[in-house]
Amino acid sequence: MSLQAAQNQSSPAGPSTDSSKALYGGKSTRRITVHDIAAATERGEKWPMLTAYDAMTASVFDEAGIPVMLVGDSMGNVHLGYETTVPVTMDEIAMLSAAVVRGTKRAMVVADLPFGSYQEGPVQALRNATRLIKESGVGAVKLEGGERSHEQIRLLVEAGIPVMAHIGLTPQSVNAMGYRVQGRGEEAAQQLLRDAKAVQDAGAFAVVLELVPAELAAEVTRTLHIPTVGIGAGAGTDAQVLVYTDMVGLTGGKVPRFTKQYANLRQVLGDAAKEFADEVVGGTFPAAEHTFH
Ligand SMILES: Nc1nc(=O)c2c([nH]1)NC[C@@H]1CN(c3ccc(C(=O)N[C@@H](CCC(=O)O)C(=O)O)cc3)CN21
Ligand SMILES: CC(C)C(=O)C(=O)O
Ligand SMILES: [Mg+2]
Repeated sequence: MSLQAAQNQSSPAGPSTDSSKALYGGKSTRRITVHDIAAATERGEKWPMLTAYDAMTASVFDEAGIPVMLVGDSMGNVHLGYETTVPVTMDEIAMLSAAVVRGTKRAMVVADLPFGSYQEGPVQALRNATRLIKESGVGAVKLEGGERSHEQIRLLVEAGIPVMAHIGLTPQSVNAMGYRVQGRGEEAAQQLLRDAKAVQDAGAFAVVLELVPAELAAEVTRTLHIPTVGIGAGAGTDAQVLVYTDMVGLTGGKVPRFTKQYANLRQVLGDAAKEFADEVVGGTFPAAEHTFH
């Protein structure tokens, strides 16, 4: 968010209180667009984004008022059982993106372009992004990389496809960069700022900042006019995103330190499965009310 927008936010009138216009919890029943996102950010509203990978979960988040849903390639880790996001394919993203679109009425659905679907160049990026727009019905795509991806972003935007960029830790490059905090030190910080400006200049409507120091994320947010979406980037970004299975305590094993767990669905699901199993073994399920004669 620009300084101008920050000044709007702290102007005597204060931020907009018209909840029908608000991005989160707004009353509009039409689908949210990139224009709504830009307008909300200009009004100084912070907004939430969650990942979703199926129609049922997406409908829960849609009814909860989550305005933007990301069909993340983190589906590789959490839903498909891969070690990293690297093996995720276009077919997997396309299928689950279509499900999330079917499960939502109001949210803007953004699909990750998976590793290998845009690195060959802008033409490959356009072919694969077009497939997700036409076949899955998403409203935007996301791809990783700053300066290195600016040509891809530019061609997609010229073709009328809204693009969310993703810089800082870019998990598709795990084999080269690991999962370390990015942008530490003066040189790395300058590179992150160049990456942020490059994706804005290329026409991205928003940019994810993953695992960067909070002070740097806040500086990027002040510098850009497009919204920044933080994950492990502190409280100074315009929006926040989390992998939903981390947020609800469903992910097995280790989760990143930047995650906050708002529920323990792993416990709830496990307890339900055990109770069902105990009742089957004990002969108390099914009971009379579950039985036909
Ligand atoms: N379940 C899940 N949650 C995520 O947030 C997520 C995925 N999967 N898969 C794709 C990427 C990979 N992500 C990761 C993975 C590991 C760390 C991690 O281990 N971070 C260390 C900090 C390392 C440092 O200090 O430099 C940590 O302790 O959190 C962070 C982000 C974020 N994304
Ligand atoms: C964590 C977010 C930004 C993401 O790219 C994903 O879920 O794949
Ligand atoms: Mg991703």
